[in-house]
Amino acid sequence: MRDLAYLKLMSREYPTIKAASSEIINLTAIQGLPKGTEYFFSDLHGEHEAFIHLLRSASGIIREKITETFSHIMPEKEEVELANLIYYPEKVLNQLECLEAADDEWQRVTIYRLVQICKMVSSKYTRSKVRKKMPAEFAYVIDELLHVDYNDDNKRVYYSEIIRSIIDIEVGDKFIVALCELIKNLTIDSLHIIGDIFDRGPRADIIMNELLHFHDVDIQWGNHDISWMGAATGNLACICNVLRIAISYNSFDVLEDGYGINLRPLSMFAARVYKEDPCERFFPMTLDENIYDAVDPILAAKMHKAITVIQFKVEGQIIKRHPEYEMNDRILMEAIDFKQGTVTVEGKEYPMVDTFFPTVDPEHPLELNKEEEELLRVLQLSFLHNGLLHKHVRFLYSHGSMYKCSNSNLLYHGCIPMKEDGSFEELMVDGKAYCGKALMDYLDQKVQNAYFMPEDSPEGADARDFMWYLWCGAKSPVYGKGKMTTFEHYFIDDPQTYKEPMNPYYRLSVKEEYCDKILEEFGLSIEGSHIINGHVPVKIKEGESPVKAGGKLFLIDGGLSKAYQSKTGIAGYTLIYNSNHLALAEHKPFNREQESTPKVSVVEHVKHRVMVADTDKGAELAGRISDLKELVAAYREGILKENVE
Ligand SMILES: O=P(O)(O)OC[C@H]1O[C@](O)(COP(=O)(O)O)[C@@H](O)[C@@H]1O
Ligand SMILES: [Mn+2]
Repeated sequence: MRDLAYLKLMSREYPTIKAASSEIINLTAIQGLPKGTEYFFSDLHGEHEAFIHLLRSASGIIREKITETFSHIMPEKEEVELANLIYYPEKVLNQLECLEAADDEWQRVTIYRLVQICKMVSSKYTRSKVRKKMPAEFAYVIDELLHVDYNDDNKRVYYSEIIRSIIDIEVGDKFIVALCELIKNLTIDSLHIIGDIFDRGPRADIIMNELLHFHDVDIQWGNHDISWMGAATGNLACICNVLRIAISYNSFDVLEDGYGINLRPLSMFAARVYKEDPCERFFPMTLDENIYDAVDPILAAKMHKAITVIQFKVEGQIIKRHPEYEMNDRILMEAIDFKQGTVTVEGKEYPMVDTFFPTVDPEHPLELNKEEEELLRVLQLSFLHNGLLHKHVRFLYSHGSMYKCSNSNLLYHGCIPMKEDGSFEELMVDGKAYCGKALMDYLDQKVQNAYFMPEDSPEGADARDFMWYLWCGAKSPVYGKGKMTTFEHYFIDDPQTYKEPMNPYYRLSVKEEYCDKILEEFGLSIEGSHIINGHVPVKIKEGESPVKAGGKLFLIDGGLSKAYQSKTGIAGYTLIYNSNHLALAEHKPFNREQESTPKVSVVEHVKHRVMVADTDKGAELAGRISDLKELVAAYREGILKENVE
C-alpha cells in the first residue's frame, strides 16, 4: 500500500471515486494504442535551415499524409502549397496577406483541408491525448470539427457554421496556425537529438530556439555541445575553441547576431598584432555567406590565427594543471624549436609552415601576454553574462545527458570507450577508475558540476576544466579518438600527422556480440534493442551503411553538415521509429526552392505492433494506474473521504 500522505496528495487531483476511475479508464485506453512516432537526428552542426525544414516536414512524412488524405487527387502544386503552410504557417500567412490572397474563401477551404489532415494523423491516438495537444483557446472547436459526423446533414450545417464564425470573428489565421501546429505535433510524438547541434554550420542558436519550443525532445550531448557548454561555464580553452571553429567556418552570424558576442576586441587585437602577417593557413572556409556580419576574409584570417595561438596556450595550461589527463605529449607549443622553425611530435621533427608568433615568449610559450590576458578576460565575461547562451545551455542541461535508454534503445553521441580486447576502457577521474555505464553516469554528474557548482568551489573548477577534456581527451566518450590534431592541421604540412586514431569501439561495435555486451551493460535486453550513435559521418558513397552489427547499431551521422556532405554523399538521415517499423530517411541537400522527398527505407519490421503499454511511457502509466486503483480502494474503505462538491 502506498503511504497515506501520497494518496492524500493524489486525492487533490482526483477527489472522487468517479474522477479516479475515469482517469483509470483513460490511461488504460492509452495503453492499448500504438506507440507514438519517435524521430532521431544527429550532428546538426548549425545547419538551421535544413534541420528546421526536416523537423517541420517530419522528414517528408507530412507530405505523404497530405497525399494519402486526399487520395492522390490534389494537384501537386496545391499539395506543395498546403505542405508549406503546415511547415511555416506564420510566414506563409504573412506572404498571402501581403498578396491579399488569404480571403474568406481561401480560409474556409484551407481550414477544411487541414481538419481532414488532422483527422488522418490523429487517428491512432485517443481523443483525450489529441485534445491535450491542442492550444486551450481552440481545443473545444477543433475537437468538435474532428469528430463531426459527415453523414448527418444537421451536423454538416453545424460544421460549416463553426468555420464561418471563426472567419467572421477574424481569428481564421490564428485557427489555421493552431491546426498546422497540431498536425506537426501529432506527426512527431517525440524527438531525440544524438548530439552535435553546434559548430561548422551557420546558426546553431536558431536550432536551439526551435528545440526550446518543441513539445517533447531529449538531447544526448555531443563533443561540440560540450565545448559550448564548457564555454558558458567560463572555460577559456572552450571559449577559444568555439570562437576558433566559428571563425574558421566564417560563421560570424552565430556569434555576433545570434549570441551578441562582441568580437571587436579580438578583431582590433588581431589586426594590430598580425598586421604584417598574411595568415595564409587561417583563411575561413565559405560554405555560407554571413547575412548580418560579413567580415573581410583578410581580417577574419588574422582573428582566426590570434584565437588559435591563444587556444594552444590555454590548452597547454589546462594539461599542466591536470597530469591525470595524460596529455603532456599534446603541449605542442612547448615542442616548438623557435630558432629552427620546427616542431617535434611523438619523437619526430617536422618543419613548421608558419613560424610567426609575435605573442609567444619562446622561453615560456604557454604564457599569455598582457594583451591576450585582457582580451580573454573580456571574452570570458561576454560568455559568462550572455543571457541567450545561458538560456540555451540550461536547456541542454535540463533536456540532455551523456546517454539515454529510451524504449529499449540506447542513445549516445560518440562511444563507450573500449580496449582492443573488447573490455571497457577505464578512465581515472577523481582518483577512481570508471568504465562502461558507471563512467557515463559519473561523467554526467561531472558535467552538471561544471555548470551548477558554486564558482569558488574547487570541485566546480575541476569540472569546468574537465569539459575541455571531454571535448578532445583520448578517453572521452563523446570524442572517442586518441588525439585531436588541430595543431598539426595548422602548422605541419605532412598529412600523416593529421590522423586521429579511433577508439577500438568503432571497430568492435560493428559486431553484434559487442553491441550485446554494451546493451547488457546498460540493462537493456539484447533482443529487440538497438544502439543509436552519431559523431562519425557514414560514407554512403563509398558503400558504407548506417545499419551495422546485424541491425543492432545505427550510425546516423549522414552529413547534415554541409562541410561533410562531400564525404558522405548525402545530406543527413532521420531515423523514424513508429509502432510498426524502424525506417531511415535519407536526405538530399537542402534546397530552399524545391522540396525533395527523402528516400525512406524500412530497416526493421517489429514482430508485434508496439503499443504504448510496451514503452517506457507505458510502464509509467502502469504505475499511475496502480496508484489510482489504490486511491479508489482507499475511498471505498473509508481511509480517505471523497470530496464531492
Ligand atoms: O572538419 P573540421 O571542422 O576542421 O574539424 C576537424 C576536427 O573535428 C573533429 O572531427 C571533431 O568534430 P566531430 O565531433 O564533428 O567529428 C576532430 O576530430 C577533428 O580534428
Ligand atoms: Mn561529434
